[in-house]
Amino acid sequence: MSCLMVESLGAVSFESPDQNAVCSRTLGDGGLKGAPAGLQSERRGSYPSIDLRLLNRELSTKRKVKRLLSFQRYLHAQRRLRGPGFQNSLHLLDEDYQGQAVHMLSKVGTWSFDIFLFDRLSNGNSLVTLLCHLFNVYGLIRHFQLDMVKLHRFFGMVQEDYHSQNPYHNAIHATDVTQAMHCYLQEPKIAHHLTPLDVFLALLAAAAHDVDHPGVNQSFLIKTKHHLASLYQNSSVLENHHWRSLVGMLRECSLLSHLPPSTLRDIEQQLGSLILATDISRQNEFLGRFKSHLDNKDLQLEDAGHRHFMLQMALKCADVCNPCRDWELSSQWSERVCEEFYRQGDLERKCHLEISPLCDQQLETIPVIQIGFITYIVEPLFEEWMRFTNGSLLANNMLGHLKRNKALWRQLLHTQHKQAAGRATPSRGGTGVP
Ligand SMILES: Nc1ncnc2c1ncn2[C@@H]1O[C@@H]2COP(=O)(O)O[C@H]2[C@H]1O
Repeated sequence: MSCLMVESLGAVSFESPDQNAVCSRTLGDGGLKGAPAGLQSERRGSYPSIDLRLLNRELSTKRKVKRLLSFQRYLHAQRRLRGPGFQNSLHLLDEDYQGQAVHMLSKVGTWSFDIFLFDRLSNGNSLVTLLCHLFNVYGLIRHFQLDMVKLHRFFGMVQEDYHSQNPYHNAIHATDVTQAMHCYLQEPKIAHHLTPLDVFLALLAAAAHDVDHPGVNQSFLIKTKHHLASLYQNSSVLENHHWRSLVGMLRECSLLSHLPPSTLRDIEQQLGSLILATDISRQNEFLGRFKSHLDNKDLQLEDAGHRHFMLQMALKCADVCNPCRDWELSSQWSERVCEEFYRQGDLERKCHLEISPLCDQQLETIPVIQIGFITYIVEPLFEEWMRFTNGSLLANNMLGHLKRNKALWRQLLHTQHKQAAGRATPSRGGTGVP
């Protein structure tokens, strides 16, 4: 489709100064305003200061960069400047691989969808590929009169602003959460109540809920006095940053600039409320509300407020659903998330900071972390989700995987204990003295 044709699909748009501001993506980063001149280009990246030093050194040699870059986009630019390498050689296979990725999309509503394979087949573009597909399938482009060029640019920005070097909080996680959200939107209990706006918000929030995640948690940002921590007053620091980054990207692309300002404000607020609900420290608050609605049987999905709450719960479930996937997928997520914890722990050790819970590789094993996470976070949430869906097929499937995976982690833990005990016991007859 030519650009002209694509442009003509969009509705007439108007530009207001504040929507149009390129620097709108700095919404979350006012804390750097007073920083010395050489520091200004890092204003979006939330990466810990230890890496920002590297960024500054490199940026001082790239005076021609026109737009302020996030940490992620800067790395991409670097890759392009380095010339063809292994990554680029994969483009030769684009058509073949893309064809298979498109084929996979016919099964995108199934719970066993292999997101890692999909990411490889789409050449690392799984988030953009999935979003384009879902926006089409749900008729959102037509409904909201979206400009395809702006939309594609926006999806690309979201995907690029995930840090590919994070083992867990990267664009594949965002794709995984978006795919899970798509599955939940198909739940019979929910599906026929949803408006196009609900679907639009749910997919966007899922896709961007961890955008520009630095690969360390809030407590790390607080103890290293990161500017984002002071900006958001140590409260839902990362979630606020994900939300404000998303709003910045929406404004920068002027994707929704043709909508009335009040609608736009409402969309931005609802996206915030959805993304902020993923703060895991608010788990009990949300679970308590969910339980009491279910006990009182008072959730009315015709009511917009109730639907919004249900979307918050759906996003929370999607965010932590990895232990509910088939073992082959689930165990990969477990390894990735623990690797990210351990990296933070190593960084803390190196900086002589107190090592955060779960982050000490010498103390915490993957099976122990997984059993704890399943028992205290995932099981209680998905048991309520099961109740909410009236025991749907999908909910049963997810809880089935969850129980099996927990049993497998227990088995692995048991094996590890036996091996450790074997190593600790001196061999019979040996004194251990040479
Ligand atoms: N498999 C897992 N094991 C342990 N923790 C997890 C797992 N999956 C998700 N999490 C945690 O759940 C949190 C959800 O919010 P965050 O994305 O901030 O960070 C996530 C991780 O800390």
